[in-house]
Amino acid sequence: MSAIKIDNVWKEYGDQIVLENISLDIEPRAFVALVGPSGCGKTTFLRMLLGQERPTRGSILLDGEPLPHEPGPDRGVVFQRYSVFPHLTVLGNVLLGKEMQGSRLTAKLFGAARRQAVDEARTLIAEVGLAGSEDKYPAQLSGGMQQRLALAQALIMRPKVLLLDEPFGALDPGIRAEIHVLMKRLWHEAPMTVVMVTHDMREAFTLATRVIAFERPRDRPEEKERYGAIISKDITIWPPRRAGEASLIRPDRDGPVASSGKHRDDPVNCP
Ligand SMILES: Nc1ncnc2c1ncn2[C@@H]1O[C@H](COP(=O)(O)OP(=O)(O)OP(=O)(O)O)[C@@H](O)[C@H]1O
Repeated sequence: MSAIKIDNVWKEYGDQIVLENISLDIEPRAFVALVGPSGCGKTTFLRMLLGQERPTRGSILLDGEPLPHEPGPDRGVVFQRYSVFPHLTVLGNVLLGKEMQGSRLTAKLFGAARRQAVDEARTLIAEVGLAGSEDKYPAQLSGGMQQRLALAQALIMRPKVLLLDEPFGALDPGIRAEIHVLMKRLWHEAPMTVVMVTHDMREAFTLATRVIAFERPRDRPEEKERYGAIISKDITIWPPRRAGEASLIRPDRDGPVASSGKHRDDPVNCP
């Protein structure tokens, strides 16, 4: 399960109302894309789901339980940049979550626990198309490879919810199309709900099961601080996409996809 229930949530910073009375039920395994004009509160909303921010009023439930007030392993996150640690190798970055979970003090695993975590990390690294790059540092990877690494780093903790804040926004269109195929595959395979902020409508409609638009209906300068953004559109994609299932109507479009094992941003293509 990974259902999210957002109930009458308001977010204010001082006198500024950012989000106004947002209510939303997100079903388990949904892939929700959040779109809307710059500054309307998309990232703020995502940070509340992550536990980095608390609603001023209202509640957020994950599987019926109040969301913890701090980030936890049940919620993974990938940002547009800086999700991975530059001083750790690819393997080190993917292992980090497990190591922190094993020992918050030393962030180290030993013996069988370490071997198992390394095996799991290597499998995930291969799944995101980075096999062979385990010992490289992020600076030695292309932008697309770094985002693949960020996905692996988030997924090793098997999050119930994966939060994506414009994760592919800085990538070239060709690389972005390839990482979309990967993202779809990961969503089909891992039992998680995805919430993604994007400015790219094509990306929203390519990946999501549901597209939610935030908008501030009253946006005159004198009203700006007194009214927040609301949900102005809530669109379920048709034909429907369901995690783990091929679309009956457009099997070519959706459905679980096998990895080609080869990616445009593989190291061999990097100058
Ligand atoms: N920690 C904070 N303190 C005060 N104001 C904040 C804080 N975080 C966000 N805001 C304000 O909340 C509003 C919404 O910001 P947010 O980053 O959520 O918008 P966004 O829709 O994600 O924008 P963009 O699409 O440009 O990334 C902005 O006016 C911003 O200045």
